[in-house]
Amino acid sequence: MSNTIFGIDLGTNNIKIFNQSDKKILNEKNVIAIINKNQLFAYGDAAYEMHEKAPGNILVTFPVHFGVIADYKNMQILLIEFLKKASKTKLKNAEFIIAVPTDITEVEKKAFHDIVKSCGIKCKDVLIAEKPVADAIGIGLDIKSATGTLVVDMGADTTEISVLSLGGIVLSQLIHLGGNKLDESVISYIKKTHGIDIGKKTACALKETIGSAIKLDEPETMVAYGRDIVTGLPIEITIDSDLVYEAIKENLNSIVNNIKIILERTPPELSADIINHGVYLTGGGSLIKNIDVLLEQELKIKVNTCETPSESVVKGLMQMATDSKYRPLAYTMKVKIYN
Ligand SMILES: Nc1ncnc2c1ncn2[C@@H]1O[C@H](COP(=O)(O)OP(=O)(O)OP(=O)(O)O)[C@@H](O)[C@H]1O
Repeated sequence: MSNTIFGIDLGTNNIKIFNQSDKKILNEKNVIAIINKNQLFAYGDAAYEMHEKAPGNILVTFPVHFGVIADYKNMQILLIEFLKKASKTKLKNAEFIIAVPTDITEVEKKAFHDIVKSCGIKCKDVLIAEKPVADAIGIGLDIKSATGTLVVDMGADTTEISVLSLGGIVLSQLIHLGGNKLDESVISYIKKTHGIDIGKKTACALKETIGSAIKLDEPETMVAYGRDIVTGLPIEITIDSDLVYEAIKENLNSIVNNIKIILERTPPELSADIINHGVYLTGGGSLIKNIDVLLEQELKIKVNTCETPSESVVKGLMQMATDSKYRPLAYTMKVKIYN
């Protein structure tokens, strides 16, 4: 038995690490700030604070793009720092289980495995788990039963739509549309309708605070700050939830249409289960208000949401690592590639 087990979910916006020994989840922005081209200046939430505010000699960057590792070197530096932060005990001999999106290449999956292996820790083992499987287990579903389950994980850069049965993935599609795209749409819409440039963090705050997937009967408002693109001067503006809704509705419709496509491709017996049990919605992006209402209207199927959707994958990883029922669902990269 190894000393410690870590579950790792390297998200585009957020990294989540579960340390089994103290049962705590570290959940921070997956961001690094590099000063003078090669020195670590800040990481995680502290680096995110500097995003869009840093001077020219500080580069603030997100090493995961669209769910895959795009900047290996900086991701490695980040992972080492986060692991040290997540663990008060020694990392030597620890066991790791890391989540990978299903609908990516084997080379991209291997990068997740290799990044842990090359962190300079003498680890006992590095196991891979398919993200939709971990997601479903983290939500509390018994995915080993012969029941079809539809899980939709709305993340920052991606939305992963998967049908599972008997512990395996029947269908899975990773679409390049998540919370970040919604933020970009809010920026473009405010520029187009008001001639005001706002930052990404402001757009994200608008989405998270007053954004809604359906039009609200009583619109909410929020004060935001930006730059008038005609005068170039800073400006205060009151934005209402109708505007945010108009900005993001096309993106949400696109997610709905992709779920419909997966449902059309789902074998009929599994469709029957999905109709009976509903769709399971997870990922931080699913916290947008009334997304369940929109999906129920459009899909005519019950929608189940969960309490801490951003952490369902990492909770599922930990259960996979420690529960003999689910442990065989994780695999080593070598077995996956050569067998
Ligand atoms: N209350 C909220 N309303 C709307 N969106 C939210 C809310 N809270 C968080 N989000 C969004 O959730 C997203 C982050 O979710 P999550 O942590 O699951 O993504 P990730 O794992 O980093 O990304 P990916 O799965 O694409 O790799 C961000 O876009 C964030 O703005």
